Parts: sequence; structure tokens; C-alpha cells
Amino acid sequence: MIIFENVSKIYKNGVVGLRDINLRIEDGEFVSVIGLSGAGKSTFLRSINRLTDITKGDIRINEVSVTRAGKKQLRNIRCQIGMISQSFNLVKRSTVQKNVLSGRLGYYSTLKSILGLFSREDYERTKEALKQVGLLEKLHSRSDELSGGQQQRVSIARTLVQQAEIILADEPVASLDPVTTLKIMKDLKDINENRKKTIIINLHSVELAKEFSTRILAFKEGRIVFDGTPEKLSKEELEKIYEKNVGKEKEGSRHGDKRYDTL
Ligand SMILES: Nc1ncnc2c1ncn2[C@@H]1O[C@H](COP(=O)(O)OP(=O)(O)OP(=O)(O)O)[C@@H](O)[C@H]1O
Repeated sequence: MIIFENVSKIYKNGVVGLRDINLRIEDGEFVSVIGLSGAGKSTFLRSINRLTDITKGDIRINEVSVTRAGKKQLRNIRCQIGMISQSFNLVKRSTVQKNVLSGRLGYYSTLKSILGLFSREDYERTKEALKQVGLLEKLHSRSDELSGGQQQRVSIARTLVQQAEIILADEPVASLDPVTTLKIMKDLKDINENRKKTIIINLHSVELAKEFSTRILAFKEGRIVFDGTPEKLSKEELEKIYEKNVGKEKEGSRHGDKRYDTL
């Protein structure tokens, strides 16, 4: 369970990232985070594993404070949290196998990590994770030989071997075509439903958020302005969230994919 208690974030230049967020996310939820560019979605996501430090309040995961965690505790917390990003964050010149194995690094001492001394179980876990995302045959390929969608699946496999209980996905489909986008979303949904992982995902597509989530959070100027099920996200709510820029959002579609731009 993730708890946000009176959380605010003000960047050093005075820009407000988050304003007084109070929130509770239960294990196994699939939460999509939507809102205009600059609304605070990434700040919210990155504060959960403390890639961004908050300036006020407290964030707790299973009753352990992320905010006050020392170095070792933070390392343990981060072990439980997988991260997927728009740019995949793979070591491009390394093999798929090595990239997926790196999901285990948090479980090893620094020396073993440097030497790359992984156990036989971890090699098995890597194969199993790649099988789950349909990429086992790419085990020994270089990561930069893969398509964007395949690279994103490698980063999903990495969170699987990490055995992360929470997966944070920061616009994971922003650079992908509509067909690949759907595959990635289905992979995440499958992991959510069958492996009972909590998924928190930033999305620019309202349609995808509605189709895949159990809960939608909308941010505006650092505040949560909607928190509910996809069914409750009415046209009126969307107009509030997007400041009636709904039509413009359609025009600005990154893939020109009308299916996901209809509200
Ligand atoms: N490192 C930073 N320093 C200063 N201001 C920042 C920093 N990172 C983000 N901001 C500001 O904080 C606000 C929230 O940004 P954030 O990246 O969380 O928004 P977002 O909803 O994720 O946007 P996008 O959809 O464009 O990724 C914005 O006004 C942004 O300019």
C-alpha cells in the first residue's frame, strides 16, 4: 500500500510540482495518471521511489517512510519498485540478457554487481521473464538491434526479474505506434491481473487510461482534480482537467492515431 500524506513538492526555482497530495493506493491497483503537460504527473511518479525528493509531507510504502528512509532502507524500497520509462533506459550496447539481469542488481553486493556474478536462478528468471513478454529468442541480441516496442518489453522483463511489487511507468507508450502500444498495455495489464502487481502509469491518452485502469488520477497544476473509476470520468470532468483543450489535444496527437484521441 502506498500512502501520500500532505505531500508537496516545490522545485528550487520556485515551480510547484505537487500541492498537498493526500492519497492511498492499494496493492494490485492499476492506476493511470493523466493531465496536461506540466500538471505534475512525472513529479508524482518519481516521488514514489524518491527519484524526486518532496519538500513537505510523507510518502509511505507498506508503512515504511520513503521520505525519511536512510540509504540502506531506500535501496530496499527501490528493490520493490520497478520503473519503465518512455526512453526504455536500456544499456544499448549490452545484450537483452544482461539488461534483464540488471533487474537483480539490487539483490547483490556491490562487488558481485560489478563482476556480474549472477546466480543460475537469475539466469532462469531472465529466460522466464523474456518468455512472458514473447522475446526469448532475442536473449543474446544487442538491445539496440531491437525495435522500440521490443525494447520496452525488455524493460518490462527487467521489472519482472526484479520481482518488483510496484511498477511505475512514465509514459511508456509515448513513442510507440498504436499496435505496439496496445501490446505493451496488455502486457502490463496481464502482469497486474495475473501477478498481482500494482501498476501506476502516466499516460497522455485518455482512451488508454479508460480502457486499462481500475482507477484514474488526474492532475492539474500539481493538484489531484479527479480520482475515480474510468466510468466516472465524464466529459465534464475531462473538460475541467484539460481546460476545454480537448479538441486541441486531438490535433496534437503524437501518433495521429484517432482511436485514442476520442474522448
Ligand atoms: N527539475 C525541475 N526543475 C524545475 N521545475 C521542474 C523540474 N521538473 C519539473 N518541473 C516543473 O514542475 C511542473 C510539473 O512537471 P512534471 O514533469 O511533473 O509534469 P508532467 O505532468 O509530467 O508533464 P509532461 O506530461 O509534459 O511530462 C512543471 O511546471 C515543470 O516545468
